[in-house]
Amino acid sequence: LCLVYLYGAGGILLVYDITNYQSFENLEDWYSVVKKVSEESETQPLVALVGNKIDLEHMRTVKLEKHLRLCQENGFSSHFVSAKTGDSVFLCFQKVAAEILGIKLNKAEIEQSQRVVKADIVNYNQEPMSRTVNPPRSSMCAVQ
Ligand SMILES: Nc1nc2c(ncn2[C@@H]2O[C@H](COP(=O)(O)OP(=O)(O)OP(=O)(O)O)[C@@H](O)[C@H]2O)c(=O)[nH]1
Repeated sequence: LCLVYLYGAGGILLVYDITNYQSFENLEDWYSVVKKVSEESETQPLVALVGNKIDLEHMRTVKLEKHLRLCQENGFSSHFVSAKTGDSVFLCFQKVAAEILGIKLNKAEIEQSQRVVKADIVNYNQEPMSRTVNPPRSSMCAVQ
C-alpha cells in the first residue's frame, strides 16, 4: 500500500522519533524503498527528514549531528516538529511545499507559521512576602 503513496509523490517526509534511536535507524529501510520507487519514476521527489517529539528534547537519543549528517549525505531538507504540541508542523509542510515549487518563503511567512508559545501564569502575590526582598512587579509572563 505504501508504494501507492510513494509513486509519483512530489515530496516524501521521513519521520522519526528523536527519543527513539531505533526509529532513526529504521529510516535506512524506508529510504531504500523510496529510492527503489523513484528509480521507476520520471520525477525525483523532494525528501525531507523530520525529527518528531521536539517537546521531549530532554529525552533526545538521536544527536543533532546524526540528523544533520544524514541530511547532508542524502540531500534531505531538515525539520523538527512536535505532533503533540503542533510546534512547527505547519511550518514543515509549508517549507516542503515551497521547496517543491521552488519558492523562497519570506521572514513574515515563516514567522506566521510559528506558534506563539505561552508560559503559564504564576501568581507570585500568593507567595509569602517575607521570602522575596523585592516582590515581582508583574504576576504575568508570556513568551512570544
Ligand atoms: N510527546 C510526544 N508524543 C508524541 C508525539 N507524536 C506522537 N506522540 C505519541 O507517540 C505515540 C505513538 O504515536 P503514533 O501516532 O501511534 O505513532 P505511529 O508512528 O503511528 O506509531 P505506530 O502506530 O506504533 O506505528 C503516541 O502515544 C503519541 O501520543 C510528539 O510530538 N510528542
